[in-house]
Amino acid sequence: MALDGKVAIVTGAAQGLGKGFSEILLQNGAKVALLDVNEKVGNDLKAVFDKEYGPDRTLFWTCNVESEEQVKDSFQKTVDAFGGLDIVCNNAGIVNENNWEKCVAVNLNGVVRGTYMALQLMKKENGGRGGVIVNVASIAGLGPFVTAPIYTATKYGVVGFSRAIAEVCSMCGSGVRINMLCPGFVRTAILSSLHSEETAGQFYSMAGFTQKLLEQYGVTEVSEVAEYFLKLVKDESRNGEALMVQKGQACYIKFPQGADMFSSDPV
Ligand SMILES: NC(=O)c1ccc[n+]([C@@H]2O[C@H](COP(=O)([O-])OP(=O)(O)OC[C@H]3O[C@@H](n4cnc5c(N)ncnc54)[C@H](O)[C@@H]3O)[C@@H](O)[C@H]2O)c1
Ligand SMILES: CCCCC/C=C\C=C\[C@H](O)C/C=C\C/C=C\CCCC(=O)O
Repeated sequence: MALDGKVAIVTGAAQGLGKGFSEILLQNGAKVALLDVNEKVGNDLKAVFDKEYGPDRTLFWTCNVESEEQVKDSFQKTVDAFGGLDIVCNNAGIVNENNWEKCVAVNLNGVVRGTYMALQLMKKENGGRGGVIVNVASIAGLGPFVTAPIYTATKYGVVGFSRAIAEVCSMCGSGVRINMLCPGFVRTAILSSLHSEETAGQFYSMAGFTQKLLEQYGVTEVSEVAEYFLKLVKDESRNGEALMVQKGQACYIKFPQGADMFSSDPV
């Protein structure tokens, strides 16, 4: 997929991975609507992007992905302003093992909401022009992150939901591909959740264990993950795939097709 003139939406775009994904889309010629709950940081980023890429290339909408109304409004205003929609990255996410309902509301419900809203506007059956959705999961969506069980559950949810909806979209001829990005630890503000009792909750006392995991896996830079995000957007042969990115390595995950294809012990 060539990106020149394409229209993209990125949630959680104000900083961290969302900022990196937005910037690489801009560098490749797309127009990008930046959606984030943090109005100040989002507006500041738009001002920086305006200087670098021109004032007509980005929009910023204050948008909490927990809110159906705000997501609907931001997506529709983007289509009205830019004349269509081709790429959506559902990236907004948090760690909160304490307020776990909020963690589910943002990480899983927010991704489901963003995916359904995107499909309404992008699928060919509705007069859309097709395109690609990238849902941001984590390696914690592929194997358990034991000191963040709720975070793990939300990311497994993102992977399961995305695989299923990708297949049904292909069956229906929607023209929309849906893929998952599964990074390991990445150098962003979310890593500070490790050192906060407010977000690590009952697992705060195990911060030493989490820190060891982090040292074992290593920490990837946003720019490296963004390069793989771009591959996932551009490669039209990929649908329903999970691209795992860790420090210095990346691969597409081979999932068993169904429950009976996992390796197993007879009972
Ligand atoms: N950094 C990592 O180690 C890592 C690894 C794998 C996956 N991820 C995932 O990448 C995504 C981005 O995380 P990050 O590391 O860039 O974190 P970050 O904290 O740097 O950025 C997250 C952004 O999302 C925004 N946000 C939070 N809640 C929101 C909401 N309800 N609605 C809209 N925006 C909201 C924040 O304001 C912030 O701008 C998350 O889904 C995270 O789970 C991160
Ligand atoms: C409770 C404090 C959490 C602090 C860490 C913050 C954010 C991390 C986000 C990443 O999405 C998680 C990255 C890696 C998860 C580590 C281990 C999962 C093991 C998966 C496997 O089986 O390989």
